[in-house]
Amino acid sequence: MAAATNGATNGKDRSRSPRKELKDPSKLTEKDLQDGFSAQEIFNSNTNMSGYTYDDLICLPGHINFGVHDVCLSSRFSRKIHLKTPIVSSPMDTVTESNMAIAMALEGGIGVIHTNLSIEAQANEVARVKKYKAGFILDPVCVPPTMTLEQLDTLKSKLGFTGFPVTESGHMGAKLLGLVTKRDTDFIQDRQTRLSAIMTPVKDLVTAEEGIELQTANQLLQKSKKGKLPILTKGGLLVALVARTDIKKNVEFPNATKDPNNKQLLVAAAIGTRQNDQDRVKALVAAGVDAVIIDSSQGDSVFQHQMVKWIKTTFPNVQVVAGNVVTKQQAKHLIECGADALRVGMGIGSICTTQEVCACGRAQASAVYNVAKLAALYDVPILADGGISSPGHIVKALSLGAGAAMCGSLLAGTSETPGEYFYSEDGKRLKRYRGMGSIDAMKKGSDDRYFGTTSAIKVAQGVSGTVQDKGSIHRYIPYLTQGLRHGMQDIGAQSVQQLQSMLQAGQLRFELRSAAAQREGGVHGLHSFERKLFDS
Ligand SMILES: NC(=O)C1=CN([C@@H]2O[C@H](COP(=O)(O)OP(=O)(O)OC[C@H]3O[C@@H](n4cnc5c(N)ncnc54)[C@H](O)[C@@H]3O)[C@@H](O)[C@H]2O)C=CC1
Ligand SMILES: O=c1[nH]c(=O)c2[nH+]cn([C@@H]3O[C@H](COP(=O)(O)O)[C@@H](O)[C@H]3O)c2[nH]1
Ligand SMILES: [K+]
Repeated sequence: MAAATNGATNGKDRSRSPRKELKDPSKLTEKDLQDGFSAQEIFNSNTNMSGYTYDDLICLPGHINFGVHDVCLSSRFSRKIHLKTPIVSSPMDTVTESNMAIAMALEGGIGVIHTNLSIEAQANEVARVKKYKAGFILDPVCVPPTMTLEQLDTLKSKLGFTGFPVTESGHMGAKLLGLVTKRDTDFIQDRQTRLSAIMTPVKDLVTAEEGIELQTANQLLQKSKKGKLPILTKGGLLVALVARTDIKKNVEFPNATKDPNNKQLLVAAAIGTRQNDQDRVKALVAAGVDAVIIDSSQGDSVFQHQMVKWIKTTFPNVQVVAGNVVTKQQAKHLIECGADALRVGMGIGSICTTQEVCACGRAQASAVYNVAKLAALYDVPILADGGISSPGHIVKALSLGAGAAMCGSLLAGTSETPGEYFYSEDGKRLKRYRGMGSIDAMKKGSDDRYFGTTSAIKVAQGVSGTVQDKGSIHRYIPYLTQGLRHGMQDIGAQSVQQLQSMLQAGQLRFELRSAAAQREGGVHGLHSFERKLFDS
């Protein structure tokens, strides 16, 4: 009754506060139109006591005035190393050895050779990347003249290719005696015949001398109609092979991460902080390594401080990536020791159990934003390491200030990673992927970094698992970078540099996502679906 009286007396609803007058839309300012929050507001709010992950956040779209192909992904890995693709493969023994590092560098990223290898073997992996020349097979499988056809048959079925150089010792780098191909071997009945009896001898082969350009080598192959062109030193030692079947594959890699002076691919390698790691650094530098990454879950230790200073004094031209860190304090200490980049992430990787076992770490979006902000004051780039499972996570890492994203699980399962494929019971093609702090990895090589050989208990900080086949890096990285370009276009940033200027100016806008918002952002409400990542 009272309400009716109210309404009847003056015709106004007094239960509501008077409405604000709507602004004239032509008078709306930039600020009126700003939705969401800046990264500063989200991560440095006084009331917020939580750390955020990539999935807690969403980037709000901006204005697009350029095409997706106009997005420039160039960024920095370290003070002096620039990448055209801001993706780095993790130093893990199921992710990066030379094949992976070569493929990553060709695609414009960089690979970090893991340190679960002897010093000699790790330096050798680095040397393989530095010696790589597109189109030249630098370590062809060779056979000795004493091998029987039966033995060759076994080798052929294992490796899947059919032509082999025959060298005096059966190894690469020795005197070339001839070639055996399908044509030499197919119709011989007696499989005990030795290769020396049936090979095409070197005098009947077309060969070329060391130093030949790929284009000339390809022309020679085409003219001679031969399948293989051995490249020899003046003394007749085999140094490389060019295969006819590869001619079609010798595509250009316009984004390749190369030394502009000698055109060699760039490569990084991981080390620890033990005394013998100084010998490791010396061997890696002798092999031509461009950057050394100090591999530790907690980088702010006296051991690492000493190591950074020692490397920067002894080898000032080698880039040093220190870490891992997740706080500004840790970052400041390492930058002041001379670090050229920082690796950010603790316990957030797909295979990591550090946060559970050691109670230490930080949610990754908070770690990346805060460390990147501090490091930017010193002009030091950071690598957002771990926890990346989609191109969208890379967009977020860069949006929070990272120079590049370091990925383990995302790249595991590609054909360039170490290890063989195998099939699960339900027919899925898989490869192994494991943490470097898992019992398996520690058993393989990193025992001494933990407790020395005298320790009775090894505490695992990682697990060992499997991932599905993802095909070749040469198809997978273009998928990731195209996803990245679409994300940056949606945000309205045409380059990584612009994205990060927008971040610093508070123009990049974010919102936190509730649990329901995260569900809504994923696939939902379907009976079943199939996720196909790309079509090409
Ligand atoms: N990013 C992450 O969240 C994590 C990564 N990992 C990975 O696992 C592997 C091993 O990492 P960490 O266990 O942190 O290796 P680490 O070598 O830094 O540490 C192992 C143990 O050795 C000690 N230590 C190192 N140098 C020493 C020296 N000179 N003298 C005496 N003690 C010394 C350390 O204090 C620590 O107790 C790395 O590949 C790392 O990337 C492991 C856990 C977490
Ligand atoms: O807690 C950990 N225990 C481990 O055993 C381990 N192994 C690797 N890493 C770190 O995880 C990163 C790769 O993570 P993603 O698979 O998520 O890309 C890597 O780049 C590392 O930083 C470990 N962390
Ligand atoms: K984890």
